[in-house]
This record gives sequence, structure tokens and C-alpha cells, in this order.
Amino acid sequence: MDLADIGVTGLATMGRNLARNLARHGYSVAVHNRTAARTHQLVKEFGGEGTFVPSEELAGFVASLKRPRRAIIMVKAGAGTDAVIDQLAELMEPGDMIVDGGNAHYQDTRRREAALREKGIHFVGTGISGGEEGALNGPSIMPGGSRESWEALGPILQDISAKVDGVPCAVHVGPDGAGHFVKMVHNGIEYSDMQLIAESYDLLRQALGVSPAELAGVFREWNEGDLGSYLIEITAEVLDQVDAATGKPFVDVVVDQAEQKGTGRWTVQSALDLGVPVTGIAEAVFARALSGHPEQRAAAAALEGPALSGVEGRELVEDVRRALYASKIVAYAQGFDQMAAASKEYGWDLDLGAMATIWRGGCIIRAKLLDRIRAAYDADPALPTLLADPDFAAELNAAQEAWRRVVTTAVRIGVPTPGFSSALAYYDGLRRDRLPAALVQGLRDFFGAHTYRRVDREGSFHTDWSGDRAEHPA
Ligand SMILES: NC(=O)C1=CN([C@@H]2O[C@H](COP(=O)(O)OP(=O)(O)OC[C@H]3O[C@@H](n4cnc5c(N)ncnc54)[C@H](OP(=O)(O)O)[C@@H]3O)[C@@H](O)[C@H]2O)C=CC1
Ligand SMILES: O=C(CO)[C@H](O)[C@H](O)COP(=O)(O)O
Repeated sequence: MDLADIGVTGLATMGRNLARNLARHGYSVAVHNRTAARTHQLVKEFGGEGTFVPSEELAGFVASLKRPRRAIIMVKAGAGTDAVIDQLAELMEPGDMIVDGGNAHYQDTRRREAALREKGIHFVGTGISGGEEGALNGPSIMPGGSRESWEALGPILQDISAKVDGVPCAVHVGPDGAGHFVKMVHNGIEYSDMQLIAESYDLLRQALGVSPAELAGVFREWNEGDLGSYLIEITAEVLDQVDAATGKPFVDVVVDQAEQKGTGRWTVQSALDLGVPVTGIAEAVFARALSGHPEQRAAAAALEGPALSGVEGRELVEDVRRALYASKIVAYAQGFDQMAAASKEYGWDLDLGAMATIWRGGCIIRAKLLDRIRAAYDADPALPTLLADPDFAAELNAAQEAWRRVVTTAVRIGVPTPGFSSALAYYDGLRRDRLPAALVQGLRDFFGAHTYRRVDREGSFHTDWSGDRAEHPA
């Protein structure tokens, strides 16, 4: 039997298309799925696209791989992944590679990588983004794990990844769980991006009384400029869609409760631990949570809001475009800060410019903006925040008046825009020379003797608030 170059186990939406992508690039692909029917279906439907080596059992799947073996797991993240890893580890040998392409939590990946390293098996936690279409035609691929495994896997992954200007959207992100961390932050930014788009749509629709189809035209126009991105492009598609059963706009027949599988929430949980303010992502996660409480929304429906009045059309559209762009810069800046913090915490040595490069194509957040982010990190790899890049700073300066008008209008007419508002608050917070954090420090020292530092002297101090109010070195 001819042995396969690489294998994929887990042949649902993502795994099936990834296997086809590999086969279309000339690799012979061992394929396996817990329920064998999926394996047979793949070979029956797409067997003509390349060389597939199907197996009904995992042992047969492993036996059908060339050494050192390369097996990609594309199963439901969580217990399913652990189950498959345990079975594969029993069947594999030192030097073999297990690639987990699912959306695993990076701490699970770190645990799995350490356990398999003990057995001499390379475990490569790999972020894969692009959904069903990307998996087939070229996703963005974010592998972690050892440098040695990258040498064996890198050429294949780069081959099947998306390309932008001939550059593959796949790079060795870093060791350990770095790949899944970066994918998690990608998804966090995805949440933030979608929330900002949804706020733009909602504000324009409520304020101007325009139809979803008219707004589709606005998004289509925006897609031609700085905002050009996959998510803006598909927003126009979704807004244009008419429900066949009712003849109503598609968005009006969809239940307005946003669901989530968890990667956005993980991003915020990790950011809290790392002390990085990812306010845009947090607001996006909370906005989904708010939408998902129909009982509270029904109970609050009688609460009063302001009357809708006095909103100018064309000016508001342009203002929202500018506010969306500025808020998007903030969302990306926060996500990149989080990657920088994790890189320091875990010693991953992440190249932030390279992360922007591999997100330019294939993935859900692909956007023109990423070229600019890459250029900013090329110019200064140690950039403390993207907001300080001279080009972004100039754009934010130019957008800020419009941004304030948008938030003011939203507040005035009672349309919630937590994404826009929190991004603007972040911008204003970061640019301030003095923050009210000084008062917070004073209060902490007052009630808990928590001490504070002074602007004019080194050291920590405590004021004897309950006594003579004299200051003492702490
Ligand atoms: N869908 C998307 O757009 C994206 C998904 N991902 C990630 O890729 C991975 C695959 O996603 P997707 O293709 O949507 O599939 P699903 O997440 O729906 O998972 C279904 C697959 O997992 C297998 N599976 C579940 N539990 C087990 C188990 N205990 N043992 C063995 N196999 C198991 C199923 O096998 P069976 O057929 O036998 O039930 C099936 O092949 C997930 O981790 C997902 O988070 C990443 C990027 C985008
Ligand atoms: O990984 C992805 C894209 O890169 C998925 O589309 C993402 O998991 C969707 O997440 P959620 O269901 O939480 O909105």
C-alpha cells in the first residue's frame, strides 16, 4: 500500500475541506472520521480531486501514514480532542506529529503539548481560520509547537494556505500554545469587528429609517475604501438577502440573539489575567450576552427612551464610516497588545508584524487594514501601541470629531453603541496625560492602607488618614 503524506481525522465541515485542499495540492491524504459514513462520503463525492487513503479505524489511519507521521485532528474542540489525542498517542511513535487544527483553548494546548513531549511526539496546536470556504481554498494557518515540527509541516501548510501578493498566510507563530492563543485573539477581534459593523447598521437604520437593502449599498461602497474587508463584504450580502418565505429582509426574520462557541469569551478571560484592556472585545461578548436574555429584554421593554429626531442623512453615513474605521483600529490595537503581553508572559517571542501578515488573507478578519498594521510593526517592532504609529495617529486625529458625533447621536436617540463608545473611551483614556486613577489610588490608601507612588519621588507612601494625615514612606 502507498503510504499517505499526511492525514486528517475529523471530516465534518472543516476537516473534509482541509483534506480536499491537501489532495488538490497533490498530497496523498489519509482520511478518517469516528463515524465512518463521513469518510466514505468524502471519497465518494470528491475522490476524483486527488489521492485519499480512507480508514474506518484510527489504527488503520495511523498505519497508512508515512514516517514521521503527520496527522491533523479536526474534531469538535474539548473532550473530543482529548479522546482522539489519547488514541493517536497510543498508536504513534517518537518523532511523529499530531496537529490539532480545532479551536482549542491555548491552555489545553499547552497541557497537551507538554504531555506529548514526554513521549517524544510533537503536538502542534494550530489555529485555522477561514471557515468552510477557507479550509478548501486557502485558510490562514497559525501553528504553534516545536520548530522541528514546523520544518516538517511548514511547507505543506504554506502550500495549502491563502496567499496575498504571493506571500503564504501561514507562519510558525511560536512554540507551545502560541498558535491557539493567536487564533483565539483573531476570533476576539472577529467578535469586535462584527459588533462594530452591527452597531453601524443599527444606528443608520434607526436614525435614518433606511432599509437593509439600502444599507447593503452603503457597506458595498465602504468596502471599496479603507474599510475593505471580508466582514464588510459579507455584511452587504447578508443585508441584501430577502427571505423567500415572507419576502421580508433576511435580517428581520432572524432571531436577534447572538450565539457564541466561546473563543471571544476566552479572549476576554485571558486579557483579564494578562491585565490588557481589550474593551472592544469585552463589549462585543457582553452585547451577545445581553441579546441572549429575552426574559430581561421583555421585562425592560416598557422603559422609556428618547424620541428619534433631528438626524442628518449623508453626514451621519460618513461619520459612521469614520467612527467604524477608528473603532476598528482600536479593536486591532487591543488584540495586538494582548498578543504582545502573552508573548512576554510565556516567552513565545511573537512577531506581531508576521501575525498581521498571515491575517491578510484566508481568515475571517482579513482586511486592508492589516497591510497597514504590518507596515507599522515593520517600522517599529517594539511599537507600544498601534495608536502611536504616526499614520494611525493621523487617521485617528482626522476621525475623532466624527467619532464623537456618532457616539453623541447614538446616546441622544437611544441606540446602544457599546463598541463605538468603549473604543472612544479607550482612545481618550490612552491619550490623557493625567488619569483619575490617581484618585482611585488615594481612595485605596484611605480605606485599606494600600499605599501609592508619588509623581515627584521614588518609593511607596501611605497617608495616616485616620490620624494626623501626615504622609509616611511605606
Ligand atoms: N466551522 C468553522 O467555521 C470553523 C471551525 N473550527 C474548528 O474546527 C474544528 C472542526 O469544526 P467543524 O468541522 O465545524 O466540526 P464540529 O466542530 O461540528 O465537530 C464535528 C466533528 O468532530 C467529530 N467528533 C466529535 N466528538 C468526537 C469524539 N469524541 N471523538 C472523535 N471525533 C469526534 C465528529 O465526528 P462524528 O462525525 O463521528 O460525529 C465530526 O467529525 C472544531 O474544533 C472547530 O471549533 C475552526 C475554524 C472555523
Ligand atoms: O473560528 C472561527 C473563524 O475563524 C469560527 O467562525 C468561530 O468559532 C465562530 O465563533 P462563534 O461561534 O463564537 O461566533
